[in-house]
Amino acid sequence: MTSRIGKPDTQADVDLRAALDQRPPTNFVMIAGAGSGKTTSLIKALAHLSRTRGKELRMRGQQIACITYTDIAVNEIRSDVGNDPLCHVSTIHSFLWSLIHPFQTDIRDWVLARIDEKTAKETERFANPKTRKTSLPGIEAALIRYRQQKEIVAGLERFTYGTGSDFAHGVLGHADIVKLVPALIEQKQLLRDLLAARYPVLFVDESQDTTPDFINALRTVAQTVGHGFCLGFFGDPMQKIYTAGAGAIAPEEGWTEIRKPENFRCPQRVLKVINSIRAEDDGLKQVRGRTTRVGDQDVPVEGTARIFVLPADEHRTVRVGQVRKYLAQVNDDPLWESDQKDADVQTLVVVHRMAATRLGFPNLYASLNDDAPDSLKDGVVDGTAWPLRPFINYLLPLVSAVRASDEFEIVTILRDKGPLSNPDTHGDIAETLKRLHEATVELNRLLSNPKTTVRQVLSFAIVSTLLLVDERMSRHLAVPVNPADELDPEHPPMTAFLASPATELWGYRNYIEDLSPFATQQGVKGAEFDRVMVLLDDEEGKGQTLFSYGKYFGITELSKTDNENIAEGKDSVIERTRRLFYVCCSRAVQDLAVVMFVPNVAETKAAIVKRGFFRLEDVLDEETLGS
Ligand SMILES: Nc1ncnc2c1ncn2[C@@H]1O[C@H](COP(=O)(O)OP(=O)(O)OP(=O)(O)O)[C@@H](O)[C@H]1O
Repeated sequence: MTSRIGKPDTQADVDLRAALDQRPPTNFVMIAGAGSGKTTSLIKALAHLSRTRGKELRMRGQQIACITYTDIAVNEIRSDVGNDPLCHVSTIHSFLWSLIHPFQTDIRDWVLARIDEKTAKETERFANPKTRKTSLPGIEAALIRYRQQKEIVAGLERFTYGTGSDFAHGVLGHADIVKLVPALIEQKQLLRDLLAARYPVLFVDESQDTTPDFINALRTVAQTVGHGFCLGFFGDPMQKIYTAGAGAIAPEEGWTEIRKPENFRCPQRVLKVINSIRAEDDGLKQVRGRTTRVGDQDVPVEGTARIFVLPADEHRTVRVGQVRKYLAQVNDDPLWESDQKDADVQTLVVVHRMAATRLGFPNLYASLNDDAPDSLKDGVVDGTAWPLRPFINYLLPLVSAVRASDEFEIVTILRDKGPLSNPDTHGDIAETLKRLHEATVELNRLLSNPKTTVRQVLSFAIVSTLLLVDERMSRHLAVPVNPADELDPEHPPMTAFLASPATELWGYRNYIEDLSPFATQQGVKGAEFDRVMVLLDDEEGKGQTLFSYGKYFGITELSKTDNENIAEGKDSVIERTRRLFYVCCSRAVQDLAVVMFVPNVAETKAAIVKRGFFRLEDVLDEETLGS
């Protein structure tokens, strides 16, 4: 991605600077469609503030806060502002945590109250005569766990934050942080004053997906901290992907509303598609499209936008390959067939399972995702789930070093993360090294054999002292399992995880380290790619009910709940899927290829043609691919 900071000014940039130059500065909301340069305007605003107010803010030890959604977006914004230390760019979770972590007693009180809430809920379920008898032992076990958790938590001095919550280990998950901090901001003037004193300017990117609680807490800050605090939201209601998101942010009296009518990212063909998708929602129609300099003129880029309707059978992976081959030929662009990062081909999937199947970690994914509690599920997406951490951070890098015969790296990893980091490792160091070296060779052998299970790898790593087992893991590894642990909701998923083939960990590692050309449709907000392939496959996406392309295109029947939601004017599967589709298609800088796998090709094709998003000649099927 090219740097956004040097882009020419638009009227919106001029208006925004005027709002920021007011004394006190005016709060504002910037609302505009995909690719309109909202993030670009945000970056330019940061640079403007750094130029005009940097000295004063630095002298007072203050920073400009900028909150965005993903780590990728954080890194992009940071690098676009030249890593200016004046700008505190972070995800919402780490921002909220940085604010709250000095208030450890308040955190503990909040956690204890949450455990009480859960206890009350389960006690009520237990007492309810309608509760099934078979559920009672699970409820009893949960009540015992909560009691134990409460005892432990009452004595905890420090809490940290991780992806999934684990109160008994003092870990607050993402979901806890977004509830806890807005609640405390609303309650405590001290916290509001602290926030405004530390960050007199606060920008929220992707504001449509920020929770209403946090938005309201920020409104309260703006109302109660006196003058000087400046709040700015950048968002697009049509790009709201998360059900918990606020959508459109209504400006308050005195706030400035800034709009941007252009789209600078998409070529003409793609622009027509996204304008048609949006015509069925709020009707916002963008103008301009991406241009390229030819001689002394800016010429619109034409680009391509096609949809392939293909049978949902066991040949999906082959067909995706055929689509890429076709695009390489018809667009005269061999990069469509390349998996290299700089070819910039991005495949967008609805659920990670679709990538998991193609990249070879279906069992691992299913074990820690399907029917797993949030403490496991939430961290599967980014590799932070606790059972995966020893592999991602330590064992797999160690084996990679063994495979590369990189002795220096092997010793470095053993020293930083392995047994050599333990100051208690005494004795003959040469002998220890030799023994550990032999163990790493065996570890490599195990992690190369498709018949080895995750359990076997872990057991070997522990026995050979390569890995120090933590108490949480050993409870699940134990044979036989302690009956109390069997009722732990993490136990069934952990049993399935331990039985998964260990070689699947490699495919998984590629996935989370962004070495694969897959991303989820929800995860690409804010990003852009030259070549975008959107995979629509309701069958592979089953297990989630939020999105359905079949329902969106009118080929799958709506459920009773869908019809009720629509009748009540609530956000329904149709609107949610439309917004997701809009986000995906609007990522394309050059070519867009939508690949839809369906049980009934002819019917779907007819429905898509009728919808008119794509030109007739751009609605294709397997005949085009010559299969
Ligand atoms: N004023 C401009 N002139 C030319 N190109 C621009 C301008 N503003 C932005 N762009 C380019 O348009 C593309 C989209 O910009 P940006 O990512 O800031 O948009 P956005 O509104 O945040 O997008 P989205 O909401 O879809 O994530 C980028 O490639 C950016 O470099």
